[in-house]
Amino acid sequence: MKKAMFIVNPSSGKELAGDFKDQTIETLTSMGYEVDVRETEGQGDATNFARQACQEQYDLVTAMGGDGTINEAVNGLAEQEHRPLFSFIPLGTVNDFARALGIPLDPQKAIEALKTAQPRFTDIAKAQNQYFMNILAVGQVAENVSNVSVEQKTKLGTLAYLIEGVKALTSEDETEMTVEYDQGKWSGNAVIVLVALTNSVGGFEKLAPEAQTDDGFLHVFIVKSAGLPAFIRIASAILRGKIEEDPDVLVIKTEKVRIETQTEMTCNLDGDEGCTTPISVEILKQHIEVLVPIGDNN
Ligand SMILES: Nc1ncnc2c1ncn2[C@@H]1O[C@H](COP(=O)(O)OP(=O)(O)OP(=O)(O)O)[C@@H](O)[C@H]1O
Repeated sequence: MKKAMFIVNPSSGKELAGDFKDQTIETLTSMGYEVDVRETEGQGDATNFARQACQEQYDLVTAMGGDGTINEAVNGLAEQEHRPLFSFIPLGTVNDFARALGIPLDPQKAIEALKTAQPRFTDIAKAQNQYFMNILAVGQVAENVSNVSVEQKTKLGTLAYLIEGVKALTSEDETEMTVEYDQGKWSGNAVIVLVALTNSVGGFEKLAPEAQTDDGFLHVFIVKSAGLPAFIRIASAILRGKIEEDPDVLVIKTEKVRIETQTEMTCNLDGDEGCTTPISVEILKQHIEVLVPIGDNN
């Protein structure tokens, strides 16, 4: 019988995990898996469970939680030789990875969709010794977003990130940075540098419309200017899916990137606090095989 490890974060997404646990177990069982349930108790548990599933030759790892839990599980899979098929039920505030892969944001529908889902290889990226699937951000905005409290996130959802983002982008808080990529090097003052793998960043699906989860590239955005007028213009370009047309935004497609800042900064990695600068990032092409609903063309 095929073996599935089902990793659940009981605290994710307004503590909804309990409601969907049994439904997921039933679904995985109906798909022919013997299901082993692991509940996380704190940071690092999802990584350890996923790593154990690789070492014990499981066939599938299913994670249920927010982007933080999904990221932790992927970190457990990333370095192992045997990487089981991966699937997840999004229960977070933002759920960027689910948006990018066309996985329903409604947990019940996401569980239902598992029955007919198909495996698809997707890229992940490595920054220092941490892995991510979605976004790495460096700059004052990124540090502020890392500091959004759990209460704010639960109460305001995506809006909490947006408020912090707007506050930082309009504060004219620039950082002196150097960004080295495959074809060149950029130095100057930037508000934020984003390294995206998917088209969905912070819940906005139009930031990197071109990015595909399996295209083998990092999509780097250097936002050079700050202040309210620039912010309004850039925000409107993002909403039109045309950020690359803004004169203050540099868009780069690369397989590797190195970001240095004049003073040490902590990056934001898939929504949570990550490593500190200088940071080297590389793409790992089609590294994880994820179950995604059929009919999705991302
Ligand atoms: N049993 C638990 N109780 C409290 N916190 C937990 C538990 N298990 C894991 N965690 C913590 O939950 C964090 C991950 O939460 P996650 O991001 O998945 O949910 P979320 O915050 O609701 O979603 P989002 O990041 O999309 O807002 C991890 O940092 C981990 O330390």
